[in-house]
Amino acid sequence: MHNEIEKVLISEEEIQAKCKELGAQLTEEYEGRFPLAIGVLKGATPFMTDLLKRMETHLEMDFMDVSSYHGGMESSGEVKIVKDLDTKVEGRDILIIEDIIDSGRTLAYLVDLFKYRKAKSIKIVTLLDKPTGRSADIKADTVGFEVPDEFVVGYGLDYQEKYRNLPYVGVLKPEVYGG
Ligand SMILES: O=P(O)(O)OC[C@H]1O[C@H](OP(=O)(O)OP(=O)(O)O)[C@H](O)[C@@H]1O
Ligand code: HPA
Ligand SMILES: [Mg+2]
Repeated sequence: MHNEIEKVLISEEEIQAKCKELGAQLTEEYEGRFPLAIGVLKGATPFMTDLLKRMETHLEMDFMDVSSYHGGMESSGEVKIVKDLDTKVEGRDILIIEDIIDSGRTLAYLVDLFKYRKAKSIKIVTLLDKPTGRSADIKADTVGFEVPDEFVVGYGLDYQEKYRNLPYVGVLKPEVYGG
């Protein structure tokens, strides 16, 4: 698996240090509140678990599965709910946790949905931001790292459902795509 990676963009150590830093920041932000932390399946799960362990406030966890990539490298443009929340959003402080913002379509859809469901506040924390990919007008409140205009894998991010379990973020060798 590791021999299919061309280069490591963000190491395991850098990711863990970032989780600690962002966790401390979010601890201050949500002090005395009870936010609803929503992980966007499946990509956000490694980041969500590492980040929330560093948040020293009470919080509730829930998950939503929306998909538009269907395992490939291009967004289909159509966001579909695969699994909805179990929790009511009305009146809650929502913290959306993502692995990456690329086109921004996934988050634009979720922010609209949670506004419609009358959230009290909505914040976005993402491990990665790829500003060059953007087609929807969306910005995260908290970003871990900016990534270049390349398809990245690892630490939740997949190519054809593989590589999510890498502890770092990297770029695949071209031959893996058959290129
Ligand atoms: O900004 P966007 O262009 O919408 O892309 C970002 C989204 O795409 C990926 O999820 P995907 O839909 O592939 O599902 P997955 O998390 O299960 O891989 C990623 O995890 C983000 O949720
Ligand atoms: O660069 C990416 N890698 C993996 N999944 C993604 N979903 C949006 N952008 C990406
Ligand atoms: Mg994906």
